[in-house]
Amino acid sequence: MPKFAANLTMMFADRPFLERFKAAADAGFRYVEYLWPYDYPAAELKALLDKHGLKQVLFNSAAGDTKNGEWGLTALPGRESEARRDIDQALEYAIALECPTVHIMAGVVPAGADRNAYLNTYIDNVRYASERFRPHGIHIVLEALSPQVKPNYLLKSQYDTLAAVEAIDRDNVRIQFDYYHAQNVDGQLSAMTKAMFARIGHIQIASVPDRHEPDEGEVNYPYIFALLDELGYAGYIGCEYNPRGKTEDGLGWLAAYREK
Ligand SMILES: O=C(O)C(=O)[C@@H](O)CO
Ligand SMILES: [Mg+2]
Repeated sequence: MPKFAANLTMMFADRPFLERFKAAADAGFRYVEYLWPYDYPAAELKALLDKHGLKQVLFNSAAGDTKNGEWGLTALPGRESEARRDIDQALEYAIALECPTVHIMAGVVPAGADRNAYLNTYIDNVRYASERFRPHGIHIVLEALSPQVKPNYLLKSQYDTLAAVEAIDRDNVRIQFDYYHAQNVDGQLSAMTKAMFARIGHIQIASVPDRHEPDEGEVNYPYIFALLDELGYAGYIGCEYNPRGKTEDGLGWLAAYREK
């Protein structure tokens, strides 16, 4: 049975961030994820999780100067000390939040820049993260982002992510397989799921093309969920979608999967 996590960056977004924890719990979720925790003290977030009986299952390393187009510093040559500072900060939060997995954001490769230099920087910095996270039993995931969402991101295809995970070659570094991006770029979702399954550490879902509830559009999610069950996926599935309207009104798709 899939373990669905509410993505509190996108879901319940009609209320202030700190109120979304209660909303998720009231809607029946037991797991949550969101992009970044750093605007709040970790202890305040942990208290909210505990109060509402929730487990945090994923968040991201810091993205850098997003207003100026940054989307992660980990792959940026010359920015290694900032990237490692962000990795250390992510680890502190993961320990405090008892979060099992962190997405280490790569970054954007400027037009005309040498992609290999960015990839090599990413590999070195993620290996640093892997060593720092290992004693705490915390996993790292890497995610491909489709060009319609983040043009020129270092990892575009699921095959880019697989190649990076293989090059990094650390047992606590895996793929964050987001079916929305995977369908936008690669297609053949069930074949990729099977081929990459051993390397998948976290999953996210949304409809394609509109990034809404997973009950519309070109991806047959009931089929994907059954396949993941069949393969024995034991991780979490983040509901990283923009609800069509009020989040609660769009949760009909979840009824068949509610944990008893
Ligand atoms: O955009 C996505 O997809 C994500 O999972 C974000 O956390 C990273 O951009
Ligand atoms: Mg995603």
